[in-house]
Amino acid sequence: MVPLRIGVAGLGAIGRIVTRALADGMPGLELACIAVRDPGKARTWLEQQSIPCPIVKLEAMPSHADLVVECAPASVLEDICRPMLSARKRVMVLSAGALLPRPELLELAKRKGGQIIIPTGALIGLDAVTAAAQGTVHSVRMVTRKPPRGLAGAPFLVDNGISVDGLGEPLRVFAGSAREAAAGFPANVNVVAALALAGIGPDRTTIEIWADPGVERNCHTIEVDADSAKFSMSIENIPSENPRTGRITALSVLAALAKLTAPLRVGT
Ligand SMILES: NC(=O)C1=CN([C@@H]2O[C@H](COP(=O)(O)OP(=O)(O)OC[C@H]3O[C@@H](n4cnc5c(N)ncnc54)[C@H](O)[C@@H]3O)[C@@H](O)[C@H]2O)C=CC1
Ligand SMILES: O=C([O-])CC(=O)C(=O)O
Repeated sequence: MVPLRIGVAGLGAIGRIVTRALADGMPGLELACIAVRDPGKARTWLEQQSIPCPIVKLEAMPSHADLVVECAPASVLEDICRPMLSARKRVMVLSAGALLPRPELLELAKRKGGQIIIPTGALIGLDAVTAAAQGTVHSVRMVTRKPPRGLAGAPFLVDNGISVDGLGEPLRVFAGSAREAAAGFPANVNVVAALALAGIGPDRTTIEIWADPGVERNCHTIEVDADSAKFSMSIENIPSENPRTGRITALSVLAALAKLTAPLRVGT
């Protein structure tokens, strides 16, 4: 079988784990190329890790890879997706929040025959949400609690003069729709964008965001009410080297990649 060629865009907390695992070998998959902001730094890391892999520009990825894992800042999403989708290829998107204001990327995938894949990432239960969405979902509510350092610097906090420094007790910093949350917290709540796209969309999916000095983990609770089932789910994510990103996110990417070529697929 010809291996599926995988490119990695962004060599940060998620990208390095994914690159290491691909280089170690995943059945049916091959590490094909990497695109980064700082090629010198990436080259040093690849040499330290003894990983032979070409570093290419974002726009050159379609000629090297069949699928690119986007694990870069939200601001770069379009530069990664556009060339791949125009070439009828696939992109696994981690910066899911940046997809909400860019429906034209979904349109491009549809028109060209490419595909955008959003892994469950730092979340839980998107299998149940997508299944319920085949019927009627009445409501999807989410509550996120993060250590204040996992929210610091978010545009919504800066724009509204909300400080999360030295908090003595939990502070609800946001309540609103998934669409508003993704715009105000582009690097902090991609999870709610993924949830919205799995279920009832970014305007009907709601979220509260709490800066909580009493938690060490990124905690997400989801409540879904549908005509097929009512369910609630919680996950407590141990932060990675990037305090905004749970460690499980990179593992979710590996699981989603493995599913692409596996002889057995479990879950929706
Ligand atoms: N969907 C989900 O469940 C989750 C999504 N995320 C999102 O995934 C993305 C990656 O997260 P992390 O790895 O933690 O971020 P990170 O900040 O650790 O790494 C991002 C990397 O992208 C690189 N980069 C910047 N500009 C670039 C460019 N033009 N081309 C290629 N690379 C570039 C940066 O230098 C950095 O190394 C972020 O947007 C984050 O918000 C994070 C956690 C969960
Ligand atoms: O959604 C995100 O961007 C990150 C997140 O909440 C987590 O890792 O728990």
